[in-house]
Amino acid sequence: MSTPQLVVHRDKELMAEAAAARLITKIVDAQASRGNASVVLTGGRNGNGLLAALAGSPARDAIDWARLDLWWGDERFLPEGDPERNVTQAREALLDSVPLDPKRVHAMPASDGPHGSDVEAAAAAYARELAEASVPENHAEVPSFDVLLLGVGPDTHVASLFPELPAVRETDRTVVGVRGAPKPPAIRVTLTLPAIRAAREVWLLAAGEDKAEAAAIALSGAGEIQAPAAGAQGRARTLWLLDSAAASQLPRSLYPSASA
Ligand SMILES: O=C1O[C@H](COP(=O)(O)O)[C@@H](O)[C@H](O)[C@H]1O
Repeated sequence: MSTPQLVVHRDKELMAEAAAARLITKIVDAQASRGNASVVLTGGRNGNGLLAALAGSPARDAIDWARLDLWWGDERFLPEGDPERNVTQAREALLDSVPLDPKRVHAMPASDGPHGSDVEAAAAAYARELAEASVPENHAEVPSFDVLLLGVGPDTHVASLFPELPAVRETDRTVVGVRGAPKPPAIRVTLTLPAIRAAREVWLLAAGEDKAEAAAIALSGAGEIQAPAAGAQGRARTLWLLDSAAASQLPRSLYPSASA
C-alpha cells in the first residue's frame, strides 16, 4: 500500500477545479496507454463539486467518454431517481452532459430494482458485476480501477464505511450492505476496504472546516476501524486533496510545503 501524499489548495472551489484537471489528465493518460480507463465515483459535497468542475472544464472534451467505465464506491439504498442517490446527483452534476456509453455506467442497484429491498442481494449483485469486469491479473475480484474517489465524512467515514460498523471490518467480500448508518439514509451499499485497496490510485477529497478533525485523525496513525479513511489506500498512490480549512488541524509535520 502507498503512503498518503497531501496537496492543500486555498479553498474548496480551487480544490474542485484542480482535482477535476488532475482527473482529466489521469483518464486521458490511461486511455492513451491502455485504450480504456475506469474511475470509481463518490457521493457527497466534495465529490459532486469535482464533477461539476469537470463539467465546466473545456478540457473535458479531451476524454474519450465512450471508453470510460464508471463505478460507484457507495450508494444510498433508495428508489431509482431519488434525488439523494449518489448516481442521481452525479448525473445532474456531469454524467447527463457527456457522451458516456450507458453500458459502462455501473450504478449500484436501487431499492426498487430487481432485488427489491434486500440490500445484501443488491450488494452481492454489484460484487458479481465487478468480478465479471475483472481480469486474472487484477489484484482482487474487482477491476484495476485507475482512480477511486472518496469523499471524507466529518466522522472519518469513506464510501459507506462508518467507524466501528461491520462493513469496515469486512475482509472477504468486495461489496456489502450497510444497515444503521449514522448519516441518513441508514441503509446503503458500499465497497469494502479490500475492494478500495485494489485501485491503482485512491484520491480522498476533504474540503471545509467540518472535515479538519477527520483529516487530522485519519492522517495521524488512527486505526481503520475507528477511522475508515485511514484504511483507504491505493496500490500505487494515495492522494489526499484538501482545502486549507480541512488541513487546518493537521500536524505541521504533515502539512506539505508546496500547496496552492
Ligand atoms: O453519504 C455520503 O457521504 C460521504 C461524504 O459526504 P460529504 O458531503 O460530507 O462530503 C460520501 O463520500 C459518500 O459517498 C456519501 O454516500
